[in-house]
Amino acid sequence: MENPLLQINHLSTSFRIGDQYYRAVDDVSLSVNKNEVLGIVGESGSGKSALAYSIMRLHNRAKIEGEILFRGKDIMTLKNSEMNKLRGNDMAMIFQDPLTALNPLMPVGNQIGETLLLHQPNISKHERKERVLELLHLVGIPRPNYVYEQFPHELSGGMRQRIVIAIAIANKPELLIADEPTTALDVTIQAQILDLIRELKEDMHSGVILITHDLGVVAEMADRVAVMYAGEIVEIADVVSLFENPLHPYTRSLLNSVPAEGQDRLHVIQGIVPALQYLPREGCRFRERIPWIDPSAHEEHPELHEVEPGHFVRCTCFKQFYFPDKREEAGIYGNS
Ligand SMILES: Nc1ncnc2c1ncn2[C@@H]1O[C@H](COP(=O)(O)OP(=O)(O)OP(=O)(O)O)[C@@H](O)[C@H]1O
Repeated sequence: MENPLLQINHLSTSFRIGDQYYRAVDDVSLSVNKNEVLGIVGESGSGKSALAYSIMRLHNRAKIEGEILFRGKDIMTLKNSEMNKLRGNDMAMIFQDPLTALNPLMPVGNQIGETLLLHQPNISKHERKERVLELLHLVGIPRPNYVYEQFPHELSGGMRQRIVIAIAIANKPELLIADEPTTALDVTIQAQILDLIRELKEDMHSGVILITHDLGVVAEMADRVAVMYAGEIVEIADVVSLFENPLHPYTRSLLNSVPAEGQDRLHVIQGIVPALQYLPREGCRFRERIPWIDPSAHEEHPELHEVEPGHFVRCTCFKQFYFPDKREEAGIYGNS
């Protein structure tokens, strides 16, 4: 079989808090193929962005361990200058917050032009401007000639996000990482941006990692989905299996948080992902959020188990998991 575009093996990313390092990404392995969208979902604090920044090697002070093979080559061993050549060219990222991703002092047209220049130093000034205008048009910016000269603060949030996307796709990256690309946008613009990402995948056969809170977006866009909790992948499967047969209690709870038509009450597991320094590191990390499940249901060292081809779930607790009924729930959470 052909090598995947991206293969991550046992990746861990640790941040220093006080005098200790804590793993925000803990022994993650996954792959992304060409022409594939891998969705990554999970609550705030589950390690999605830390994973994305690690793949791009954009963490300055974090400790990163493991292998990141891009087209078969371990980019962890590349010099910074080699990594700079890859970034923005073969692999690019759409950041969550367009304001921090853009230079406030430079007209947006020049910022897109700079990305082109960096990786295609031989194109003429005229060609470059033409290509920038084409990109502005492609990301749905009206009056590209006018916007070309504008500064980021003169544009709306949606327009800025489109500029960030134009920069990311300027050099037709083989791997695109989109970290919550549409969270701040209204529904119509969101749909247009997702269409753009889909076109990029279809036209250029790029591999895409799409990080999002929005399960609707995942259902629509992703080919496969990885669910992250407390730095670990707890379930990974193709999108149909994940939505039709979610197994891990966390995945089931996430899916329940999306109201379905005609449903009057949703079972959602309460609580949040604990802060990094308080994450449980032994046994099943989710066990504290499902205290009604017998402790013997959990594995001592939870592994990812392949339950059907390509569908992996961590820990054995999913086998005994159920959502408590109202009476039992009142006993667990109180009558609030
Ligand atoms: N630079 C840092 N220094 C210390 N801790 C960090 C740093 N960056 C992230 N963390 C911590 O690592 C954990 C994972 O954070 P991360 O931003 O990856 O989560 P996330 O799933 O992307 O959340 P969100 O959806 O809110 O972006 C969190 O506990 C976060 O506080």
